Amino acid sequence: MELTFKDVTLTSPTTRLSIKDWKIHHKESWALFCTDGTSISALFDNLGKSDDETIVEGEIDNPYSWVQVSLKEQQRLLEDELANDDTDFLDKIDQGSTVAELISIKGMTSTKCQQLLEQLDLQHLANTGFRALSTGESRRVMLARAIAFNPDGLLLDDPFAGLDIQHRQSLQHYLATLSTTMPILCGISRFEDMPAWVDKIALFGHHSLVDTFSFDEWQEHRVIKQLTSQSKRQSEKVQQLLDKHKHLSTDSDTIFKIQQGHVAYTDKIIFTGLNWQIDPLQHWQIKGPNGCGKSTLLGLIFGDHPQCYSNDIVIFGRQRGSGETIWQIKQQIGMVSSALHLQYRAGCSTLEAVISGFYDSIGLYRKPTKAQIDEALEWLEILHLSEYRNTPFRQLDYAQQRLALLARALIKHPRLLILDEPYQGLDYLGRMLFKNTVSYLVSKQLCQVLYVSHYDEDKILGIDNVLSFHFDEGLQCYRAKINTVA
Ligand SMILES: Nc1ncnc2c1ncn2[C@@H]1O[C@H](COP(=O)(O)OP(=O)(O)OP(=O)(O)O)[C@@H](O)[C@H]1O
Repeated sequence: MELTFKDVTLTSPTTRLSIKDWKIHHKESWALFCTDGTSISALFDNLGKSDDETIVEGEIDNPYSWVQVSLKEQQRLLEDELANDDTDFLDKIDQGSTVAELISIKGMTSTKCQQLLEQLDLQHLANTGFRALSTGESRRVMLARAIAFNPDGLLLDDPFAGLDIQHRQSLQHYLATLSTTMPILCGISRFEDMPAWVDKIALFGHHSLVDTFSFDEWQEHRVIKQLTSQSKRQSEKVQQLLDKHKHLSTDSDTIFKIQQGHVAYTDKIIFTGLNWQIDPLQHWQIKGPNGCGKSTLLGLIFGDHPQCYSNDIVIFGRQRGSGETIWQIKQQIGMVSSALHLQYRAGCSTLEAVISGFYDSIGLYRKPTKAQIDEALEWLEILHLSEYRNTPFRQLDYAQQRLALLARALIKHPRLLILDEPYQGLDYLGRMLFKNTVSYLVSKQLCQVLYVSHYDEDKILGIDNVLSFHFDEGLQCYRAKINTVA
């Protein structure tokens, strides 16, 4: 059996991909490396038969039944889960289908279900609702669910994004074994994630398949130089825009302070005894394994976590619960996170989504000023999204949405920029652009940055203060270690 492409062009409302000639031999596994905003989502949607909006020209001979694992599919599942939300009829918040329910596809034996839960380190979450899961936990559930469908082959779009180091390693081992039994096409955006178990590598750029390599040829990294100079040019434009509209904060209040911070749910404590503060001019990185409470802590700062009020918190110099509104807090914060991305389900245009950053709204419900529209248009131009200004935000490719959300976070020149695994779904150039932008904000002190990433290579010069969570066996929950630079 062979998957073949001959003179193929795939066109979706916001992406285009051409493949002149490509053969994937029986049980061969490939890594697909995308560079400059070229998206493989139309390819995966077509192979996985999960989209009818893509127009296909040319010949594709596809003898396999594939299942796709991608952030887009995760978004779709979340939407289905939200459509079935029964919170109004229950006396508690409906957290959605449990992990075990999502994996138990019709006809699956309970032994097979248990085996999958174990293989993907999900046993302890079997009865947790999908909407309560952390980013890394949800990604592992999506993979387990895909395997549960018993497909001929797997389409994985950036499967390592959002996983901590340990889970990335165990997933590499797991996929290495799986690749001996079925073909896997694996979208990769980082050199360090390049799996050693793939047979070949396909390089995509300029909206087409550019070249293919054996694993050894790829090791020479011949594309990296070209990519670096391209990303530098785009980053310089972003820096000019930031300079043009910059506001330097002169506020001397403590940004955030928590004393004896504690977050718990009915069946477990997440973290306890957290004493931490963010002083003016400080930038922080938050580290720790999947599920340790990083996003939860950011939720306490941003003000949308229900346990904000049971904690002793000072935010922007004011005691939480002393009459401030959540909007007063949000006004000073720019946020990019997977949770916000998933929540951004408004039916507005891309331009409106960027402008909504001025109002901290999901969608745009006020008439923007001309200056606001002009600044948003400048952002769209730099991010190569101008042609989609009137396209519904939800129709953009996932990576395009992520870049638009970065512009949304920065457009109001927040005092605090919270980045919770901000690179998820971005390709190499998108990530470099994002990273260079954050480095620039930090070096010029244009705002304070609070940053979560599982990758050492994402480290940004100038973000030297670190809060890291470690599991405390005695207390059976996480505790934080704080390291500040003098
Ligand atoms: N309502 C809830 N009930 C039970 N557990 C919950 C609930 N909401 C969140 N959790 C759990 O809290 C833990 C912390 O979640 P959080 O999203 O903060 O983790 P994280 O450190 O950001 O992880 P990741 O690296 O995967 O993004 C997770 O194990 C999650 O399953």
